[in-house]
Amino acid sequence: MIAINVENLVKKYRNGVQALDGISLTVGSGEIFSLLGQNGAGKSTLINVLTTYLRPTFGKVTMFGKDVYEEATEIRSRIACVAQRTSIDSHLSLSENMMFQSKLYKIRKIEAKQRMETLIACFGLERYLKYPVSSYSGGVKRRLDIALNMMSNPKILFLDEPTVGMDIQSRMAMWQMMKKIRADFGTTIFLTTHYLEEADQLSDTICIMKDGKEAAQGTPHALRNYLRQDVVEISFDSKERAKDSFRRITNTFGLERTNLRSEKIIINSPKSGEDLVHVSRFLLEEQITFMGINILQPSLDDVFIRLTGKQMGVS
Ligand SMILES: Nc1ncnc2c1ncn2[C@@H]1O[C@H](COP(=O)(O)OP(=O)(O)OP(=O)(O)O)[C@@H](O)[C@H]1O
Repeated sequence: MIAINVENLVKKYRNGVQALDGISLTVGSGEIFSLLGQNGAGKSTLINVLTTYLRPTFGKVTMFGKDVYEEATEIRSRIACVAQRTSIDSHLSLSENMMFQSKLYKIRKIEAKQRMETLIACFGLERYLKYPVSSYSGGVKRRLDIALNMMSNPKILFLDEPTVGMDIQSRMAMWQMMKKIRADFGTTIFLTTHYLEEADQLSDTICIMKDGKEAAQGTPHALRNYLRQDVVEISFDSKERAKDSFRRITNTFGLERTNLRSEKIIINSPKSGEDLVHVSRFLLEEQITFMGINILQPSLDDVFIRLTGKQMGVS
């Protein structure tokens, strides 16, 4: 099942900056999805648009099949977002914060207590229960904030750079927590990160974002292979024609290496020269009308190097 579907999303701020430039992506239900990109790639903007804080200039977002902006209230009740600045009240203890949160979500007291106990036990937070949240380190505070946001039992949890600035131990504790959330609650996790290693360790799917759009999306394994491959790109005159041709092309060339992106079909190809000939012949024989066919050499190596380089905040 698809949890989030983003189609051709554009966000232009009033100052003229186009932070999102037609990004499309798909997040499967129950997976950990990492959005990886350097400073200014548009990650926070995308999270703000997905969580309905910002309205897009153009494009469509559905969550569990529902239009996010038409059914914003319903969607808001099914998601939670832990932004870079913690939302937890530092003067209160974790249990006070959790009970307060449950009131906001109108959860009955008895259920709230049960939920709190489950979360505390699941994440091993017993020792952080009593004292004001301000008495703990930044890394612990962030984990408490996530536990707090799990009180409403969200179907999708958005985390904006959950481990930024943390030492390796805190980061590993956070990774552990995210894996537990997925395993024990089946929550879909959508996170943004600067750290390639983090995305690699945690994610079922990674989307590498560059200049407001996706540069590549796939499993960590597929992305590593993708780096060594060319791409055969077939352009069509409409999305509909691309969609129709996609079915016929995947029957012949396999689903694993074929992607549909708007009015284009992308075939990842270890032997792009040969594939170009095969695909062209197939299109002509099947009388499929297309606008053009090219071999592209994606500069993902460059993207990865930049992602792990100094500008990115080295892990
Ligand atoms: N409220 C705003 N008004 C105008 N421009 C903005 C606003 N917020 C972000 N931008 C611009 O949009 C672009 C994308 O910013 P965004 O914060 O989404 O990127 P990011 O990938 O999250 O970066 P970082 O990793 O530094 O947080 C940048 O050029 C930024 O300056």
